[in-house]
Amino acid sequence: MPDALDATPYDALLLLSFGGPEGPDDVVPFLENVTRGRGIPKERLKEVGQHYFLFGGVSPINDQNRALLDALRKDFAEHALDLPVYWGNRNWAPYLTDTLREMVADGRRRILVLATSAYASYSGCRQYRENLADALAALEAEGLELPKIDKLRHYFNHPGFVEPMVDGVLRSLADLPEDVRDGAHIAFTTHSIPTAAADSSGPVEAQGEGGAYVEQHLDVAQLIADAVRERTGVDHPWRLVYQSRSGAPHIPWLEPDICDHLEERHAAGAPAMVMAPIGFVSDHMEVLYDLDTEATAKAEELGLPVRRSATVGADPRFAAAIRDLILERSAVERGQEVTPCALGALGASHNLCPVGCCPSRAPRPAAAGADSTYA
Ligand SMILES: CC1=C(CCC(=O)O)c2cc3nc(cc4[nH]c(cc5[nH]c(cc1n2)c(C)c5CCC(=O)O)c(CCC(=O)O)c4C)C(CCC(=O)O)=C3C
Ligand SMILES: [Fe+2]
Repeated sequence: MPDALDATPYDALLLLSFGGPEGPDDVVPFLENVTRGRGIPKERLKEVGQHYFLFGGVSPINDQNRALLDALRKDFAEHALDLPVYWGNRNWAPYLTDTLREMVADGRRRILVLATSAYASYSGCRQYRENLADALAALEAEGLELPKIDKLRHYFNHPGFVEPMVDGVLRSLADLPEDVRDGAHIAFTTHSIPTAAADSSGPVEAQGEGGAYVEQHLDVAQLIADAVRERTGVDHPWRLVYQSRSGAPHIPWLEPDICDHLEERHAAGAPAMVMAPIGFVSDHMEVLYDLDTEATAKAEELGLPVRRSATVGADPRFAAAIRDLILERSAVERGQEVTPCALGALGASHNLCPVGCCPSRAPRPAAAGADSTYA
């Protein structure tokens, strides 16, 4: 057995995710949870409901999180890291508040959170911190003693997140017909967000045109494109594009959309495309519908060969990266010097979201940051 690893002062890891429906009856209540107070047009909701019904009302995201939990527990056991792992969601069972209540009942006092979003943005970071504050408020109202909660830093540029995606792009290229393979263009995709949310993403000093959200995605795209060139000897043209736009049409969101981009690249003479969904941690509904169904149909209509590359999912390298991030953060909390592991031009992200990081339109309490209303 290896020497036991030390995650002191932490006594538990909490996987915090989006949640998704697990059957047709769940779809409407799930969408109501997601969109409560978020001003999404009714038409868009009907349409998104159809995406879920097309797959029997089941989002793959929950099973993917179960697989990630298994991978984390296996990795921790193999490396003698004695840290229990829990799971709670923003929008579907197991709900965050219920999980946190269970953790308190189990005596957990110092909780480290792993959110299934690798980048800075309101939706991917602060909104989860608001969910944590809401859950703490609920437990406080029940008279429970509150645990202290910290959130792991953004892992977009950790090698355990980037390398599985490099392999995915290489596999997609290899899967294209040989005569179009070397000429293929790569479309790195992520969730579109309102441009105002992008511009204010990340710490104050990163805010401005596109903010940390766009900057971080461009860093990852460049890393993958460089690694692919090193491994294949071919320089594939690439661009960061967007998918899954919602919201009212008059509000500007990040563009171009993947479908428009496929059309534009086809017209410009690209012989094939690889779509690499670097914005997502698993092949959930945004990937299955927006890329594998909608964008793939668009490419077929154009006669453009296209492949969609894999997200990290439960890749053992990703589980190992999370272990590495836990050990790094625990050491920091114990006052030790650490060299954080990160690829790319931006360096390791902050451990504690500073005041003003990814602000929300209507300020609300948030936990696990410098402006946390909780200890
Ligand atoms: C940045 C980002 C991520 C990536 C980071 C992260 O992973 O957190 C993400 C992930 C996800 N988004 C998901 C689903 C949905 N997102 C919606 C709506 C929205 N997403 C937004 C942003 C993001 N979303 C935004 C700005 C909105 C507009 C409304 C609002 O400001 O809140 C809606 C409402 C209908 C619609 O309009 O599409 C749904 C159903 C699922 C689950 C998929 C499954 O079930 O497998 C996942 C993983
Ligand atoms: Fe979303």
